[in-house]
Order: sequence, then C-alpha cells, then structure tokens
Amino acid sequence: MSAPLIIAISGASGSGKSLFTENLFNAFSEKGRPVQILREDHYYRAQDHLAMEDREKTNYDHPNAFEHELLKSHLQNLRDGKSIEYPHYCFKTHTRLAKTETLQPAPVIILEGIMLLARPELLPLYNVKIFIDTPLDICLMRRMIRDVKERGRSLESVARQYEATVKPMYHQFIEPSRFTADVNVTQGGMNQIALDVIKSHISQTLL
Ligand SMILES: Nc1ncnc2c1ncn2[C@@H]1O[C@H](COP(=O)(O)OP(=O)(O)O)[C@@H](O)[C@H]1O
Ligand SMILES: Nc1ccn([C@@H]2O[C@H](COP(=O)(O)O)[C@@H](O)[C@H]2O)c(=O)n1
Repeated sequence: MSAPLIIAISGASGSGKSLFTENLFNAFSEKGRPVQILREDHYYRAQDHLAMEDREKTNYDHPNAFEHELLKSHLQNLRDGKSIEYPHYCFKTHTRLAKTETLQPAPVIILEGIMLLARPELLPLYNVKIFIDTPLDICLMRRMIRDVKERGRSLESVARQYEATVKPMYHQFIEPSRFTADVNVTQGGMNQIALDVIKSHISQTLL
C-alpha cells in the first residue's frame, strides 16, 4: 500500500472539528474508501496517579497536556503500514481508559484536535491542514451544551474553565496556528462548499 494521505483538522474547542471530520469521513466511506479517524483528545496524558481534585486543576488547553510523542509515533507507524494501539480517553474521569483499540493503516487518515497545528514537529506529517474558523462566542455556546450533556460538567465549571484556560490558551496557541493551515473553513462542520472542495482535492490526490 502506498503512503496514506494524512489530513489534520484543527480549530477551537466547539468550532465543529468533529462534525466536519464525520462529514468528510461519510463522504469517503460512501465511495468505499477505507478511512481511519484519529482524535487528538485520545492522546491526553493518563492521570491515574492524581486524585480527582488534582485532575480537575490540569490545564487541558496547553500543548503539554497531550502525549504528542505517542501520536507522532502512531502516525509514523500507520504511514509505514503498521497497526497501532489507539488509546481511549474519558472526559468524566480526566484520564485514559485501560483498553486500547487496534487500528489498521488506511489510504486516508483524518486527524482532528485543538493543538494539531500548534506543534511544529507534527506539521511535516500532514498532507492537508485545515482550520475550522468559528467565532469564539459560538464555540462557547456549543461547548456549554455539549459538556453538560456529554462530559459530566456543570455550567459553572464550564464557565470557570473557559475563563481560566480555554480562552487564554486559544489566543496563545490555537489562534496563531491557523496561519499554518492550507485551508481556513468558516461556518463550521456543515460548510458544504468547503467539504466539496476538500473532497475533490483528496479524490484527485488518491487517483
Ligand atoms: N455548523 C453547526 N451548526 C450547529 N451545530 C453545530 C455546528 N457545528 C457543530 N455543531 C454542534 O456543536 C457541538 C460541538 O461541535 P463539535 O464538532 O463536537 O466541535 P469540536 O469537535 O470542534 O469541539 C456539537 O454538538 C455539534 O453537533
Ligand atoms: N479532561 C479533559 C480534557 C480536555 N478537556 C477540554 O477538551 C477540549 C478539547 O476537546 P474538544 O473536543 O472540545 O476539541 C479542550 O478545550 C479542553 O479544555 C476537558 O475539559 N477535560
């Protein structure tokens, strides 16, 4: 198998990265192209050694919160045609789950996460870099709803975390990383024209 096409999708928390990724994934799966999705969230560091109250104090919006060395070696393995043991993460307990999942290499790999374009050492591994450019107030609104419904948070804790780390780290690391992207996508995960343009680029590259 020739080297896979690696597409990195980044942007603020709540910008629509996951939705965009799923829409792109569906477009390729329909055509029978095996696509593998990797989420940077799964590479948050394990924190089993910390008490819950200490885990709650971690800055999850700093690049060092992720084990990017592991992500990098997984990308290299997939590129070399080798399978990986993909970690799983729990947002409620703030740590990795014990189980991993064996993932096989595929012709298209879609990666999504907040810090993917902020780590210079990862950039050469990507063939296409996309930034989902959504106004922060919209991201916050979506995050509030999602984190309360799906990640076991209270409204107060979402607001506190947003002020303390999410917003300042966005300005320090994520926002400047948009300039490394090949494509900046406005209007989030449902921007059909952006999806079509990217799909057509990928289809041509895979011919
Ligand atoms: N364009 C959109 N319009 C309406 N809701 C959206 C849109 N994009 C994303 N959402 C919703 O907002 C929430 C956060 O989006 P998600 O894709 O998970 O963001 P991210 O992965 O960037 O954190 C999800 O519930 C998602 O369904
Ligand atoms: N234990 C954790 C780990 C991460 N977060 C927040 O998740 C955000 C990134 O994930 P998205 O799916 O929203 O892109 C990031 O902004 C972290 O603050 C968390 O709250 N708890």
